[in-house]
Amino acid sequence: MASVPEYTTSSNDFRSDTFTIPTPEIWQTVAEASLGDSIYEEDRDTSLLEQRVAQEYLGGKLCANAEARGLFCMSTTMSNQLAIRTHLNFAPPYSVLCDKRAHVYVDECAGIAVLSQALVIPVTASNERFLTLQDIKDNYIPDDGDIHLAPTKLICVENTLHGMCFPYDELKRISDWCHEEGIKLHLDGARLWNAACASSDRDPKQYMQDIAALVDSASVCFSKSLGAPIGSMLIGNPNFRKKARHLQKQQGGGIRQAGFIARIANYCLSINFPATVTEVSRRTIEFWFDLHATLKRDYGMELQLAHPVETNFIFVDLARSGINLNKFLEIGQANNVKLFDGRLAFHYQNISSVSLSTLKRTFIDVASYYQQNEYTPDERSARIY
Ligand SMILES: Cc1ncc(COP(=O)(O)O)c(C=O)c1O
Ligand SMILES: C[C@@H](O)[C@H](N)C(=O)O
Repeated sequence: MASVPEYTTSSNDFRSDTFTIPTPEIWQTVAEASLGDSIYEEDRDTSLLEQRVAQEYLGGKLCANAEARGLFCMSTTMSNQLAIRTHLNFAPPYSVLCDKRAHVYVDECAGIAVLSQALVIPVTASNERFLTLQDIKDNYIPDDGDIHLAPTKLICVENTLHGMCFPYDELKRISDWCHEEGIKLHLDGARLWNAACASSDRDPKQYMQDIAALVDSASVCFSKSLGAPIGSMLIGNPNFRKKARHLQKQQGGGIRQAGFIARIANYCLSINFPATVTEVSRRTIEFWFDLHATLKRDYGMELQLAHPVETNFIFVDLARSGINLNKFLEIGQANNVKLFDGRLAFHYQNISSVSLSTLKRTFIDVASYYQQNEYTPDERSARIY
C-alpha cells in the first residue's frame, strides 16, 4: 500500500470518502495526458479508461451476455441519472424501485422524478441491510394493464450501500426475476470497489465481473475510495451507451479534453485497487472493535451501530448510544476532526495512526463528557441513513 503522508485538509476528515485531495503524484500524471476532444471520441486516455474498466474490471459482459461498454462521466450522480433515463427511454407512466436509503433516491435531487418523470418506489429493506427479492415482489407495480398504475420498469440496487455489501446470491435471484418480468436492473456501484475487497476469499476483479454479469448497467466511481478528484464510469451495452452519451451531451455533460481527468482516474485506479481499498476497510473494522472495547471498558459507554461495519464506513447511532449530535460535533471540532454526524467515512488519507488516534481521542472526550453530564436528545432529526 502506498505510504500515506499527512495531508493538511483530509487527514482529519471523516465526513465522506469524497474528501480526499489530489497528491503530488496525481498531478504529475497529468503531464502526459492526451488532449483529444472526447465529445468526438478522439481522446486516447478517455477511451483507454472506458475500455479498461469495461473489459478488465467488469469482464466485458453484462447480464444476458450483453457486451459491456464504458462511458466516462463527470460524476456518479450523472452516470446514475443517465442510466435511469436511458433505460426509461419510452413514454411514462412507469416507476423505479429502490432501497429507501439509496443515493439515487435520497441524494440525487429528485432526478428520477424530474429527469425521467418516473414514480419512485422507495422500499424498506426488511432485513435492514439489503433489498431481498421478496421485498421487491411485495412492493413493485406489475405491468398488468391496470390503467391506474405506473408499472415498475427499472430497479436500482446499490453496492455497497452505507458500507454494506449486497450479497451476490440475492442479487442473482433479483436479476433472474427482473429479466423474467422484463424489468431492467441498474447497479449504483459507486463503491463496488469496496464490496469487491470486502472478503479475502475471492478475487476482487472476479467479484466485480460476476456482479456485472447480473445487471443491465452499472456506475462505478473514481472519486470515492479510489481517491480521484473527479470521475465516474457508466457501463452499459453498446446501444445503451449510444443513447446515454446522447443524453449526457444534452445535459451538458460532454467533456472536451477529458484526457487529464481520465488519466488521473486511471492512475488512482491502478495504485489504490485492490490493496489500498482493502487496507482501508481492514483498518476501519479494526478501529471500530478497538474503540467499542475501549469506551465500554474504561468509560462504561457502549456505542451502538446503525449498520454493521463491513467496509470503509462506521455508522454510529448517536441517539441509541446516548450522544447528542451537536455535542458530538462540538467535541469533534475541539479535536480538529471534521464530522457530519454519526457516519464515519474512512479513506486512504485519514487512516494513519495519527488520524485514527485523534478520532479515538474525540470519542474518549465524548465518553468523558457523559460521565459528568446527562444525555439530551437532539432537536433536529437525523439524516436518512
Ligand atoms: C452510493 C453513491 N452513489 C452515487 C454517489 C454520487 O457520486 P457523485 O458525488 O460523484 O455524484 C455517491 C456520493 O458520492 C454515493 O455515495
Ligand atoms: C452525500 C453523498 O452524495 C456522498 N456520496 C457521500 O456519501 O458523502
